[in-house]
Amino acid sequence: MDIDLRGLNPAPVTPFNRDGSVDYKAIQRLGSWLKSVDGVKSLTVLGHAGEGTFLSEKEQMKVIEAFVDSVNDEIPIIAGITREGTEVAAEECKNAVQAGAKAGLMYPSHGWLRFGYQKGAPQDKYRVCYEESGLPLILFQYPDVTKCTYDLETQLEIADQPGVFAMKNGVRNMKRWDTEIPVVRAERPDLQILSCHDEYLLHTMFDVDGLLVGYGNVAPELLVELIKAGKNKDYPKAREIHDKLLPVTSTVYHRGSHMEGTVALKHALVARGILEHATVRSPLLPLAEGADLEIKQALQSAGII
Ligand SMILES: N[C@@H](CC=O)C(=O)O
Repeated sequence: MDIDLRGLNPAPVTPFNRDGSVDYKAIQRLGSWLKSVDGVKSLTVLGHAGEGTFLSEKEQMKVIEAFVDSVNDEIPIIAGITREGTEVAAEECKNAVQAGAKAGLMYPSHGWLRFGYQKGAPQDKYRVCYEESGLPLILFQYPDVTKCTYDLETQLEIADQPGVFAMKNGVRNMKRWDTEIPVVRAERPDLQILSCHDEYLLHTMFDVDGLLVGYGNVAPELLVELIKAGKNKDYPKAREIHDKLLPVTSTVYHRGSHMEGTVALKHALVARGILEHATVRSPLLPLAEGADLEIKQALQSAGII
């Protein structure tokens, strides 16, 4: 498997027209701009930032196709795979392949968030989806506070399966991060490890191959620098970039809920001149009045615009 995600992997938003339909022209602008940033290795569409579960199946496929076109199929488009049941998720993987995706980011089944999972069930879901579709898959590690976070044994077993080549880790428990990442590295040396701790990336930057983040929509240039600093084990440089980005991180990700981050990303893309407006789909709601200005000022203070 030769998909190289060792760098920045933004998870683009899905732009909408004011009437709520998908804005394919804006996808072209967003995808081609992100691809033009040196260090961007792939785009993960239909994730949380991409409001993927708010789209119909037909729209999901068209969005994948549109992002593939936007990058001239020159970097991989990765599709969020969010369906709950294994067979329907395998169908979703096949759709993604048909639409041109080169890999899938497989979400845990929604019910596991509340009830947990039976031992072996995540492994089975990854196995069947890959066997039936041939779509290479990324292990998605959810936060420790959820019941669908994967224990170390489950991570290692999923990572050992054919087709699984990378992990997007958002465990948000630094004790687990510091103790589990070295074991995963040692036991699965080929697995590409990506952080997605958008709201406090700094701690994780010295252990990863790259980032798979919604944040990549709005500050790709500085995040590429942050990845480089982390790989060089250059803490002062990484800290400097972190501090520069902090106003942006705060106005986008230190909000009442991580979901609001998606709306904030769209405002930031308006401020960067990529989107014309920040229309989202329900159940996302507009941010409070003035948020757009705060986000614009944060981007200015970071020297991004
Ligand atoms: N960065 C978030 C949202 C992305 O999917 C995460 O940690 O999962």
